[in-house]
Amino acid sequence: MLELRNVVKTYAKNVRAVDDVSLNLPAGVVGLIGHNGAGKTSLMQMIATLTRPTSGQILFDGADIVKRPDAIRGRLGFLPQDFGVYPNLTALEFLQYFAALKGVRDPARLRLLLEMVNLHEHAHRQAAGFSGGMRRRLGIAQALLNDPDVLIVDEPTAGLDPEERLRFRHLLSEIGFRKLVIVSTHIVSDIENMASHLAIMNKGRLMAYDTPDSFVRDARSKVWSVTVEAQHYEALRAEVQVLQAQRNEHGISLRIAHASSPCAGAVPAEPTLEEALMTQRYAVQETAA
Ligand SMILES: Nc1ncnc2c1ncn2[C@@H]1O[C@H](COP(=O)(O)OP(=O)(O)OP(=O)(O)O)[C@@H](O)[C@H]1O
Repeated sequence: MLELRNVVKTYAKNVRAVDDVSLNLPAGVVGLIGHNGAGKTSLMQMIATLTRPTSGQILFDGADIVKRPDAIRGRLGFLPQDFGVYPNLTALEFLQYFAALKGVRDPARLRLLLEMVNLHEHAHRQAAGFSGGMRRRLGIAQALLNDPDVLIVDEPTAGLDPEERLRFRHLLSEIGFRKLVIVSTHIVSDIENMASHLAIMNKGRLMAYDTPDSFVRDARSKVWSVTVEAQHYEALRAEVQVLQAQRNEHGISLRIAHASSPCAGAVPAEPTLEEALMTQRYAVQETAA
């Protein structure tokens, strides 16, 4: 569906924000994961045809969208990180405004979208009184107006409370049953239960691309659990990558990333996805150093 070939984005002063990224994305939810500054937003903006790659190709259903942005624009929905709603407009007026801009003329579609994002009961309320989650959901409704085949969402849950996060994830997950949804985040739990694939970025480079299950499988036998006495903790921490440390009545309970047993008493543990990615990043940093 969407193919990136050797995509590079260089800004002034030779900042290489995206460095030779090649990816083939089928339908489903793809999590784009990386620290701040990894290049996620730069990559998404190029896919959304808001900026152009310095070099490389981006193909959508075979069409080169760098040369022909219109090949994707009508089939794209984009919710940027800093999307703002107009506070004086009601939810419905807001959608009507964007529908006019996008040439969507079906009033029934607006009602359907408000229902889909669970805002239909607030259709006639001004967005000024909306919570962060409600505004994000209105943003998604806007992005879905043209029934896009590709939905791009940058940092979807920034500023949302836990319940809103859950609801928002569920919504994106459902959309991903039929479409390509690209979600950028540095919070693994945002995409943990919905991503069909994960693309890991670091310093502009694509470090890995695989299914969540594969990441977890690869990390098996690299994550250990052990409880140590408090006085041994500092020395151990200097030698190994501690993923998690929690004091309990027996000492300090640790989860450790290590290629082999890190200390006496350590037993292999089933990695969580977050731990699996931490072991991956750790390995990446080790070889890069
Ligand atoms: N318009 C710009 N001009 C110059 N440098 C930029 C510009 N936009 C981004 N950068 C730089 O490019 C690199 C990648 O930034 P980008 O915003 O794409 O990363 P990100 O992974 O989305 O991070 P964040 O989560 O903080 O938005 C960073 O070093 C950033 O400072």
